[in-house]
Amino acid sequence: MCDHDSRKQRNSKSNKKNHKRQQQQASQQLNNNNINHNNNNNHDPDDPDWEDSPGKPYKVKISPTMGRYLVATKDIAAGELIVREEALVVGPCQNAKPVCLGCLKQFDGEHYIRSSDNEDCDRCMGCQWPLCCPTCPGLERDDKAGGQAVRLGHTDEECAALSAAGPSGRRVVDLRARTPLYNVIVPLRILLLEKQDPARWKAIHKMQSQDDVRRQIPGVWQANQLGVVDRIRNEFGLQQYPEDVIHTLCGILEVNAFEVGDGLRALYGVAFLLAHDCTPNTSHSDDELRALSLRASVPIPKGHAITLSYAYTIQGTLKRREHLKESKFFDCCCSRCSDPTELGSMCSALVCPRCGRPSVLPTDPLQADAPWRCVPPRLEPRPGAKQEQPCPGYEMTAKEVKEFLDKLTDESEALDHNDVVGLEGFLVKHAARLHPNHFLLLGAKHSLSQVYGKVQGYLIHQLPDALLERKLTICRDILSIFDLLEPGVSRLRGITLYEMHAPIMILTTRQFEANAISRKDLRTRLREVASCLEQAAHILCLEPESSSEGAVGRAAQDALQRVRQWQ
Ligand SMILES: C[S@@+](CC[C@H](N)C(=O)[O-])C[C@H]1O[C@@H](n2cnc3c(N)ncnc32)[C@H](O)[C@@H]1O
Repeated sequence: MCDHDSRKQRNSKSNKKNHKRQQQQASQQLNNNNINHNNNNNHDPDDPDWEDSPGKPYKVKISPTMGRYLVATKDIAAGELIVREEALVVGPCQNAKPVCLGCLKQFDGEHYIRSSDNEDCDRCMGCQWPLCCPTCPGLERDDKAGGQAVRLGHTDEECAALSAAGPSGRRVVDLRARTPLYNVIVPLRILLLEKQDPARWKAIHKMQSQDDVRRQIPGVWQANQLGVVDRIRNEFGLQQYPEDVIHTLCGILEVNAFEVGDGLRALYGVAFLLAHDCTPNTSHSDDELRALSLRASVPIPKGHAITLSYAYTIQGTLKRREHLKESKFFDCCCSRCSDPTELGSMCSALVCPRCGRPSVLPTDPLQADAPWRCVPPRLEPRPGAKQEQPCPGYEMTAKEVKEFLDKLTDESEALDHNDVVGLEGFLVKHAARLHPNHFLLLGAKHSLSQVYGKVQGYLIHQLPDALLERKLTICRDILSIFDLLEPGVSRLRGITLYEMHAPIMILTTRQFEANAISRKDLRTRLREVASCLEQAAHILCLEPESSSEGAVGRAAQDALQRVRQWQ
């Protein structure tokens, strides 16, 4: 991470005055330098809400580069729960497919389609926005979750706002197509909170909107003007909400919202403070009511920053940094981004057309326009081995690399990720130009690790030994990279460990039945299966029970019991 404060600062109460002075200085510096932050937001370090969080394993610090962020106030163990909190607001993502405004579920199943009366779905009697059914539980005014009233659904106030200038929901005509009309729902829900629930409204207004930065990006500002501000004020007739207030809410959502559920976004009062790191030390999940649980994925020593990743793990530095700059408005300088080899994973490396080694790397990964060069690793000469020839030298411009990656990314995005032949074909086609760990190949391998054994024609017990071996090799390959880039208690690791157990188990059984392995080998292999399942269950049983990952965790536990009986 760029931030050096996180390593030096201490949290003890005796240091409080000093700490407060540091915070004030840092805050002052922020305002003076105007780095990445706007002045509309509540950054007051004297705000008592930003003091210690008694009894919590974290507290808030301020750094000149990152703004506010959380640090551990004690040693936190891997898997330990750091924060569990309900959402302040939830609703559809930008350009989402239509959802029921009550329960926020998409209209996918037949359950929602009514063909008899030429009507595609039920609609709210007032605003005419689509609903899953007239008795959707999300239409009740309060959703009592954990004893605390949380409004997640469609309230009377929302209905009144959406019908102020006539029933606006009639404009949602196709339930399967993405519609920008839904972009207004979350900003509107926040606007309504000012009267409905001032405490939540206040909590949301502590978040950064980065208006000053976003105003300079015409694509961003103009899209919000047309898609959200003008709609709320002109189409829906809600002129009482000033333009700048709505723009600020758009910014708060862009900078701080978490993607939750299926096509939804939500704001959280503590978790928004987490700084980004491309190799984070936490993982998070959300349950049916969109409550968020944040756990340490690796041990976090007292005083260290608590981080999460705002970007995809299976993505190269060039694209990750571009995404962070365009959507979160900062330049990531974390240890993965600063290292051309991405912590030794080589997941951006290209094959050199001159020497054939997969060693073409950015000369400076923190400068998007720096050239890429072939830098083969130095190998110690081995006695008797043929002398390695040095690369005659190869360089690509950043523009060439970007064009090349864009072309391959389009190709990879067009792949059907359930199509074994297509995915394997993609791996073969690009093996000559990409390192085997390249993120584009890793993405295809990640899909293959799951579809081998699951899709028609490739069901697990139908797979010949060679394809079971293939699934196993792919799982081992990707796991070794996830161990570097997303270590510890991470869903990617948990699912991959679960996927690994089946091919080992079936190959072992087949070989034992054919007398091809000894009892001793059998015991060794069963120990490996048990170890995969134990780790998978340990990771995935922390996921919400209702989630698909939680279900895999339970399946891992059941399978582990069966293996132990065998053992
Ligand atoms: C969700 S907010 C995090 C809380 C924020 N720091 C605050 O004070 O409100 C995301 C913003 O924090 C800053 N940030 C987070 N992680 C960062 C990092 N690793 N390097 C630089 N800035 C970071 C960026 O300004 C980013 O847009």
